[in-house]
Amino acid sequence: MAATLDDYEVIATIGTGSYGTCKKIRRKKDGKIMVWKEMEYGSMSENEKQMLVSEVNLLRELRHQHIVRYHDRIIDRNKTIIYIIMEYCQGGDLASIIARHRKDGTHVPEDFAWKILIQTTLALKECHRRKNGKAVLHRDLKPANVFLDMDSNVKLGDFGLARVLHHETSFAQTYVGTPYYMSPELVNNMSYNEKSDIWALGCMLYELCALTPPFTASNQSELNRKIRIGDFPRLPPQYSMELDMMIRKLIQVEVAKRPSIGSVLADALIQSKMKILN
Ligand SMILES: CNC(=O)c1c(C)[nH]c(/C=C2\C(=O)Nc3ccc(Cl)cc32)c1C
Repeated sequence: MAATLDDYEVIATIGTGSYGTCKKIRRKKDGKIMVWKEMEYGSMSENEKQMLVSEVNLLRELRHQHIVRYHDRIIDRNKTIIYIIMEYCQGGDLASIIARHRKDGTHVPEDFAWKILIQTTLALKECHRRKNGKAVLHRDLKPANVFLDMDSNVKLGDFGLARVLHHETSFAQTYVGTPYYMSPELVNNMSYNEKSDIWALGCMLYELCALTPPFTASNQSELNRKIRIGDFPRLPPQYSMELDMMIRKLIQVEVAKRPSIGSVLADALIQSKMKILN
């Protein structure tokens, strides 16, 4: 039987973003703690609604230890709101962790950074694995879209939906924030590809350690110029040369020289870190 809003009780609002509102909820029948993401679709065209439905259907197909588990969806046609019900990630999002370290003047431990790198790469590998000939490219990898469970394991969320909700009709209303992680190929108006997610992964790892993105500017054209050049400061001195070098491999301007997900995971140092992690 299809779930209804009455099957859940809202505990708290835990996040609001350009894509909607995230609420912590309790499933009444068994007390299970979950979240739902509320998204208003009333202003969408029929094509965008179809895109949203197909993205949600893709989400439900993805089952992986490092991807947020999709449970169900509820559509309130009177209020034109879709509720996407997913697993609760007690550790919150990386953006909040970065903000806390920035405020405290502290840094994440190096081992934590390697763990986030490895587990996010594994999540992207699953996303990119062709499902019925259709790759699910993340398109919006950033600290606010990477969540942690109670053991600080990565749970990648919110992908695919970004493309739908950034579509031109809703772009103006919902798009917020500077695209710090935009890759050189996107800056040059070329097509988004699997290695664009690798570029964003490198930028995210850099920001996790340096507590600032690799490329910052006061306007988009200056940011684009810096991204095209691809120069950025070394990680803070407490981080190893190996981690700095790994991140530089990911933030490689030339797409052909940027590693694939497979080659990142095959890297000897990554392999050794994975053995320690598991
Ligand atoms: C400060 N952040 C939080 O407290 C927080 C916590 C404890 N959980 C979340 C968010 C999610 C959460 O717990 N599960 C999720 C599944 C999908 C998406 Cl897009 C988001 C979430 C957040 C934003």
